Amino acid sequence: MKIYTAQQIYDADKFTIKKQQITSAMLMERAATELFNWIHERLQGAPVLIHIFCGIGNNGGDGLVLARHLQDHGYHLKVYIVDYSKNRSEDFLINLERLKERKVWPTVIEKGSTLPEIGNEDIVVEAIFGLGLSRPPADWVLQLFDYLNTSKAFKVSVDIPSGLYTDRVTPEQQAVEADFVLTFQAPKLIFFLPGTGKYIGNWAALDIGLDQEFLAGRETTYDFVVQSELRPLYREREKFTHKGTYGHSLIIGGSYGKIGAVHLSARACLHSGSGLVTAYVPSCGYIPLQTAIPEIMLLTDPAEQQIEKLEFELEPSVIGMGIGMGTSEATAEAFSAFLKRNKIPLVLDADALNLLSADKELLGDIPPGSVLTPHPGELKRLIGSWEDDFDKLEKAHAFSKKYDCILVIKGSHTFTIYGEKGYINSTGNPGMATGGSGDVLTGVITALIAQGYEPLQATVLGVFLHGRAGDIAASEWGYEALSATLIIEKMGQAFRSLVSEPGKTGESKGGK
Ligand SMILES: NC(=O)C1=CN([C@@H]2O[C@H](COP(=O)(O)OP(=O)(O)OC[C@H]3O[C@@H](n4cnc5c(N)ncnc54)[C@H](O)[C@@H]3O)[C@@H](O)[C@H]2O)[C@@H](O)CC1
Ligand SMILES: [K+]
Repeated sequence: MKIYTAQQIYDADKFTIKKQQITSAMLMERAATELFNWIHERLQGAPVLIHIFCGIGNNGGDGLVLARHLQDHGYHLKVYIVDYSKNRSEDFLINLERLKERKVWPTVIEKGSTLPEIGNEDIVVEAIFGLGLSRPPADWVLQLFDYLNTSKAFKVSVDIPSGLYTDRVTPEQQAVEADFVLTFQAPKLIFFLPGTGKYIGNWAALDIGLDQEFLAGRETTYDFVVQSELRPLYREREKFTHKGTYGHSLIIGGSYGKIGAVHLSARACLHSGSGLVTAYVPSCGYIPLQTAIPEIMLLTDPAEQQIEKLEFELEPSVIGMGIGMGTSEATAEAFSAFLKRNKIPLVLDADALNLLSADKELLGDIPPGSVLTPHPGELKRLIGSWEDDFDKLEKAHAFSKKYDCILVIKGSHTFTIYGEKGYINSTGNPGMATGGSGDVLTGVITALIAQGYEPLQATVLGVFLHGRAGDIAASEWGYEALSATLIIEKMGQAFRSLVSEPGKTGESKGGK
């Protein structure tokens, strides 16, 4: 699902209006009717009081159309015009007249107005600013946002939470905190960034019939990856194959007290389809790993407690490394010598990333197309600190280009960055914020590369499946009890769900 900029959406509006020979008021009618249908389907005529706050542009126009439909269906509503500018849009004015024809007279809210009482059980729909916000709202408008934010009523935002810029940074506390956002056509980038995602409890994208061909022809930086896009990537197993067909993964890591990390990674690799899995660990890992996972093979470093040599004859298809490895001087030396020799594709996590951050020259030795999977702390050490989410993305793209690597920015919505492009994950839940969850991801991505998926495909698919497995596990165990082992146990179901479940496309968890 492509993520469009505000300008691309405006262009699509214009193109659609021309091609379908409709007026912009008709497009607004269509968009707001979708809003109405969504709300009506859920409320089913419930006698709840709905407060509709409208701006004076087209976002406000949407609010007015919605108000008219709600009125026609007998809902109990109060409509307000937030009068922040005298430049009313044409379609706003058309729809204000249509509402007045129904004898609905909106209350005007301006600077100094007493704000309406909102009950805890009421519903607020706010259509104050949409994609058109271009400068900070006036103080009295910000106070209105604050007022709405302190209310316990359920808040629905039309298109985007008012006060948020669509394609750039929004200062703190400048926007409405929406429980639900009904957005037009496609989600917006800001829904998925930590700084602004917190304003969006949940969202749904409403298809307003913008020209599909036009939309498909737009180049976008980001894609919100949904199941229907991944299904064609998935390679089903063929009958006349053997374990050699599915690659040999080598998982390198572990140190005294952190052999469990390798266990998780290797097991996840095994359960994600790698034909063979070998682990390379310090000698202290031999007995526990052989005992815990009989399916994997082991290579051991001559050193007992940490990796100090990192030499082996094996020629695996791919190497996942860094988990639980430690960053001691001896390990760092072995790692750096290994990078100089190695030509095999790498998936680098945890201490491998920390060692790269400590000696950035080593980044020049990683094979092109390697995958790096940092959590926020590791990312900061790798790319330097950032001022805001947009700055972070810019730095991440630059880093990926400079070192020709795939960068996985782990988080509530994991971003996979490769060169100019970014892929936003749609699965996963807060229960997965638990020790070992990242080790599992390393194993999953490694396994997919071993099976012949291109590293970028393997990463995007791996991140999705890892999140899906976490979602399946959470539905059984809840967030608190979720553990890395439970995620691994659901990998099989996650793979199966790719082909057996229709998959949601237009709705997602939000940032709260
Ligand atoms: N044909 C279309 O373009 C469609 C637009 N739709 C709606 O239209 C919205 C965009 O509408 P608009 O472009 O009219 O913009 P908005 O309704 O978001 O904002 C209204 C106007 O306020 C002005 N403004 C910006 N920042 C301000 C500030 N801080 N203080 C005072 N005034 C400020 C701008 O001139 C802007 O045009 C979308 O978000 C969507 O809700 C939908 O009706 C679908 C069709
Ligand atoms: K809005």
